[in-house]
This record gives sequence, structure tokens and C-alpha cells, in this order.
Amino acid sequence: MSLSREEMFKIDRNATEVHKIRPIILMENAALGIFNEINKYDSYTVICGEGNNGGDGVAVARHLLLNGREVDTFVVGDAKSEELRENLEILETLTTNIFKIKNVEDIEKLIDSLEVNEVSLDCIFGIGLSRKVEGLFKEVVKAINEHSNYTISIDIPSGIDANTGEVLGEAVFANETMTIYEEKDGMVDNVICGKITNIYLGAPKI
Ligand SMILES: NC(=O)C1=CN([C@@H]2O[C@H](COP(=O)(O)OP(=O)(O)OC[C@H]3O[C@@H](n4cnc5c(N)ncnc54)[C@H](O)[C@@H]3O)[C@@H](O)[C@H]2O)[C@@H](O)CC1
Ligand SMILES: [K+]
Repeated sequence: MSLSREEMFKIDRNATEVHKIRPIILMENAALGIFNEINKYDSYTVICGEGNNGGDGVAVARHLLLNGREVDTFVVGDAKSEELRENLEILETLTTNIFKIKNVEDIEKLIDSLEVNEVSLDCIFGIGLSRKVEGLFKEVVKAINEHSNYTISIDIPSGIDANTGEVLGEAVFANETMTIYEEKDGMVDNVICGKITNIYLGAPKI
């Protein structure tokens, strides 16, 4: 059983509009589900994009920090999602280890973190990916592939089309993928996802 991008967006909309479950609650459910699956390590590099996939990552970073883990959080681009901004505001009260990647020079710091930490969480793009990965995002994806010790993608490896599994320019090669609610169509038999685990979202089935 797998879902298309459109079916997943429908499930999110049904949960938020029909059942009045606010997106931040769905994000927190996902984050806790992911935390419970991946908390067996000591040090993490969390790489976040501009949308709700990034929001998931920042919320997971909070739970890891509150449970005594070493966490470096990187944010690429500018936070567009309300839920990402809210989670960043909270995380900023807990740590100064939050770094913005605004240009290629900032990637040096990311590489140092990737090399020294046990695990990298890829939270750059989820099912919101809508075009080819280029520019700074492409450089960040390449840095993860070249320097990460062990890569866990959140929802879907960044750079993969959720419906077709096609690599849009550049994509993260994941050791594992923590997919939210249900595996997406483009992930079925797609070796780039590594081992797939379904994460509870707390959204009613439709
Ligand atoms: N309530 C919800 O909607 C929930 C969403 N969830 C997470 O939210 C993700 C979807 O979030 P979003 O729709 O915000 O988008 P994403 O976080 O997947 O993508 C981030 C942003 O990147 C931009 N983008 C797309 N392709 C790009 C490219 N090639 N280069 C540069 N920027 C690009 C898009 O405008 C998007 O806003 C899911 O994959 C999942 O991880 C989960 O938190 C569960 C709840
Ligand atoms: K991702």
C-alpha cells in the first residue's frame, strides 16, 4: 500500500479542516514518532529546509536535545512555514547550535558537523518538492551524500519526486527513511530510501 502526493495532501487537509487538528499538532505527532524511532544515537546533524519537512526536523531536534543528545541544527534558505518558524522560536530558547546556511561558504561548517556526528537527519524537502534541486540546496544535498556517517531521511529522501521516485537534479541517498503516515508511491522498491519505517501522524484515515 502506498500513497500519491495528492492523497497525502488530502489526508493532511481532512485532518486539519474536517477534524480541526492544527498542522502544528500533526507536526508534533510526527516529530515524537520519529524521535522514538531514532533516539538510540548520541550526536546528530539536522538539516532543515524552508517548509514543514524542515519543521519536522526542528521539532525532532528539540526532543533529541531535551533528552541529552548532541544536536547541530542547520536551516537552508528562509523559513516559509508558520510551523517551522514556531518550532525554530522554541529551539532558539534551548540551544545556540542553530546555523543558517545562506551561501556556499556556510557549507564548510555543515561538513564539519556531518563528519563528527553519528547521524544526519535529512529534513530539506518532503512531498513539497516541486522542481529540480539546484544552487545552494544542491550543494547541501551533495555535502550530505559525501560527508554524512549515517543518513536518515524524514518523510522522503530530499530530491525524490514523491509520485514517480525520480531524482529531481540531486537527491539524498538515505540509509533509512522515516516516512510519515504511509510510504509514498515514489518510494516503493526505491533503493535510495534505504530501510523504510512508517511514522504515526495522528490523522484520521479517509
Ligand atoms: N500538516 C502538514 O501538512 C504536515 C506536513 N508534514 C511535513 O511537511 C512536508 C510537506 O511540507 P511542505 O509542503 O511545506 O514542503 P516541503 O517542506 O516538502 O518543501 C519545502 C519547500 O521547498 C520549496 N521547494 C520545492 N521544490 C524546491 C526546489 N527544487 N528548490 C527549492 N525549494 C523548493 C517548496 O516551496 C516548499 O515550501 C511533508 O513531507 C512532511 O514532512 C508533517 O509535518 C505532517 C504534517
Ligand atoms: K526529507
